[in-house]
Amino acid sequence: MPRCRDPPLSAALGAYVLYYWRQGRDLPPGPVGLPLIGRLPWTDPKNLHLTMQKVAEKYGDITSFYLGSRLFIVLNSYPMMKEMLDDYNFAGRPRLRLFLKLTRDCGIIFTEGYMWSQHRRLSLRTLRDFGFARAQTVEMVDDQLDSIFQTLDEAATSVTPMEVLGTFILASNSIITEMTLGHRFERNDPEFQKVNKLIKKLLEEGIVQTASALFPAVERFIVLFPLSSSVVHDVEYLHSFIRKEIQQREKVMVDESTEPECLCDVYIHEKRKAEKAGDFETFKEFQLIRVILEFFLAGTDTTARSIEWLLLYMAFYPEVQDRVQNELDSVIGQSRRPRMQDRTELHYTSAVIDETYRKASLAAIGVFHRAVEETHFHGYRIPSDAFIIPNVYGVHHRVEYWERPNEFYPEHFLDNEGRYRSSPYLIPFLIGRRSCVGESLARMEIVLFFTAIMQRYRVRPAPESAAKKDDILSGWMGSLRIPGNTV
Ligand code: HEM
Repeated sequence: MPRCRDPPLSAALGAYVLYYWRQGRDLPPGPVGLPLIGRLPWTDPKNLHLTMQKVAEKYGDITSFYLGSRLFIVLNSYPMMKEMLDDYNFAGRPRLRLFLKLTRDCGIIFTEGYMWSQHRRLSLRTLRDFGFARAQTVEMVDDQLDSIFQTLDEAATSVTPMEVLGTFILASNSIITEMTLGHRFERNDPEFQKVNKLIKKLLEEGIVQTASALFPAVERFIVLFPLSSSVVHDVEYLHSFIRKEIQQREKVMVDESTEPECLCDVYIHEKRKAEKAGDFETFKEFQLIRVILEFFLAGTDTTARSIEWLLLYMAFYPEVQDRVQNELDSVIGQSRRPRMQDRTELHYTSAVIDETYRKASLAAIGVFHRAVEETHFHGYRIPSDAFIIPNVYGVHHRVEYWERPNEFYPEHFLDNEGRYRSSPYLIPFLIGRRSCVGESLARMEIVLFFTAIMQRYRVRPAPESAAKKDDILSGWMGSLRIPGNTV
């Protein structure tokens, strides 16, 4: 019998195989990784959604693998996703130290249980009450369109191509500010600009968050890094900005007979009612600070990037843009701006918007969930500390659900008579217990901004971008899936 020449190495290898065999027992199928770093060497960090798609193609509707030393369970089919995300046991969020330090377990996005459900319900109700049903909202959108048009008019006459994403970010941010804090800031207000800059920075610089997510064993040290303290510092600045605003609203809300004008006012009412009943926790000030900040974080870049994707697809598919503009001309004309009610007649335009949600798949791998308790699902073990990932991009590109998954094909959303038809497999805002709170608001902004822009402008790629169509539309993944370059 041949003798092993390197006993310590083979012992380590044996221990590793045994460890992974024990860890991996009963888990959903998936590829094996290396100790400590898992599948990292086989993962493209800028295209995590593509890595997940490849794994799905090989291993099926529910898969699992390690990234870093964190176990990921990935849901790749619509029925699996629907079943799991409708279940409260899978409506948890990863309990990361850094997030707990920043959020103090308040707000909506990173919380669980009673506090989460209370604040989710109240903010859904408030967004509905202050949402698209009100005349003030139409006015708000119109004002932002005036500012957008000003920037686009400049871009149209400029000899050099201009970056216009910033104007959509400012527009969606202004709408969130008014809905949450009850007033507008001038676009050039230095404090408002600083807030916007910090929000952008927090969304773009995810390195600390990624490190905490992938390496639980070193999480406690990561919070001590200087980069972590800069994240903490920025977030604290945003908290204190919002705190000052809340204090102003406290003065406006004299007593319970004062009519609320924004989310902040509704919370002040609820807080006073709860305190009268002896509850000083549920609606405490920091809860409101976090809910407002999360609306800024979740509701600004997402909406602006969606409009950016729409304009990019129009620039690269001029024949689709023609059809959208012809439809807008015949249904609305040029005498007034589009309204939400027009949508029932804008069949082709609605199909283009949905096809762009699908192809762009902005939240390509959703927002991570966790199982609150270890459980079994379709015969597989789902440990409570695993990250659960709804593979939105995967569902949006499955051959079983779409006639031409890899093409930009608005006909996916049209019936034989050319009338708009929705698809259950389109899930940009996700589904289930934690689906997006701002979905109605975002949909409204996107329809109104996009149609008003199409009614007035022709969009073309800058000459140097025209040849890079594939690279630009392939995009890459940060916290959102964004275009590879700009037009
Ligand atoms: C195109 C725009 C948007 C997209 C694509 C989008 C997408 C998403 C997705 C995929 C989730 C995760 C759902 C899950 O974990 O299962 C989410 C959650 C969330 N979104 Fe949005 N979103 C958008 C706009 C907005 C806006 C405008 C707001 C606020 C006004 C908002 C507030 C939130 C909040 C608070 C959550 C957390 C819900 C929870 O944890 O219960 N989003 N969004």
